[in-house]
Amino acid sequence: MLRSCAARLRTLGAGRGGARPPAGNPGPAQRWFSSEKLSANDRSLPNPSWNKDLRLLFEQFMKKCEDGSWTHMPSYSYKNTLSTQDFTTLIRDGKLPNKHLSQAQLFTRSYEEGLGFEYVMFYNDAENRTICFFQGGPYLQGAPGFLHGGAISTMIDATLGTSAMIAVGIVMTANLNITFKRPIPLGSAVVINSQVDKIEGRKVFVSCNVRSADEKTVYTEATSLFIKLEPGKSLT
Ligand SMILES: CCCCCCCCCCCCCC(=O)SCCNC(=O)CCNC(=O)[C@H](O)C(C)(C)COP(=O)(O)OP(=O)(O)OC[C@H]1O[C@@H](n2cnc3c(N)ncnc32)[C@H](O)[C@@H]1OP(=O)(O)O
Repeated sequence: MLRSCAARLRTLGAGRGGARPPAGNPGPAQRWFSSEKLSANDRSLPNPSWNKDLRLLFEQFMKKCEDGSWTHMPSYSYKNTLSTQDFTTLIRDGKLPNKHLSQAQLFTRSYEEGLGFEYVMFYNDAENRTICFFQGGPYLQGAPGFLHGGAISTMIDATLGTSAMIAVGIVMTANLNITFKRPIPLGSAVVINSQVDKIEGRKVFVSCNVRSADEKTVYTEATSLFIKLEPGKSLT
């Protein structure tokens, strides 16, 4: 099952509305979200820290992958992987913060198993939607017993960023507007349901809500603007 989802993932184009990259020349989204040789390090697969709800949601959506309507997105810490090099080579215009890169890891994958961000994302091409199932561990506490707002914002940014990146390619967050409606209990599984609302030139408008696993409680709502980066244009 994992293999069939991974195979479908490799067919995912780098940009909606743009030409899909030719075979043998994968676009950035393909390179970031698919990597057979790294599959042993895929952090989006269940581990012993996942609670029952997170496991159930994962299993439900892996089943949905079987008919091709949804795609499971592998996730790595990308320590020293091609994706970091791609980003810096294409975008940073030679001005690289090299001295830190050797230790760099994706923030959301930098905690030990179960302590921080445990999550998995799935993508629906027809509906232009990315869904993230997220369980925040004990190191993400804000108010006692609840998730820190910064941790929630981080996962929202990651989910919305993934939606935007699948839609147009390499993006960065320009703004992120969040309404915290209810606190999220530490260790509970939540559903971040995101969609691309509009694309105007390089601007990608995305939105999401965060709900409990049973969908009854709306914890958070957010809208965001991502900007597609221009290759060769320095960010600094
Ligand atoms: C890398 C590997 C990734 C692996 C994948 C894993 C995770 C994936 C997910 C990870 C997720 C994590 C993601 C992160 O953590 S990203 C980290 C947080 N974000 C940043 O650090 C971004 C900092 N900002 C910038 O670098 C630039 O401002 C950007 C690149 C965003 C735009 O600078 P650029 O020079 O390119 O564009 P421009 O200035 O010509 O503007 C272009 C147009 O956009 C409009 N505009 C601009 N800003 C705003 C604004 N704030 N509100 C409203 N509008 C705005 C602007 O008016 C103009 O419109 P128009 O005049 O054309 O109509």
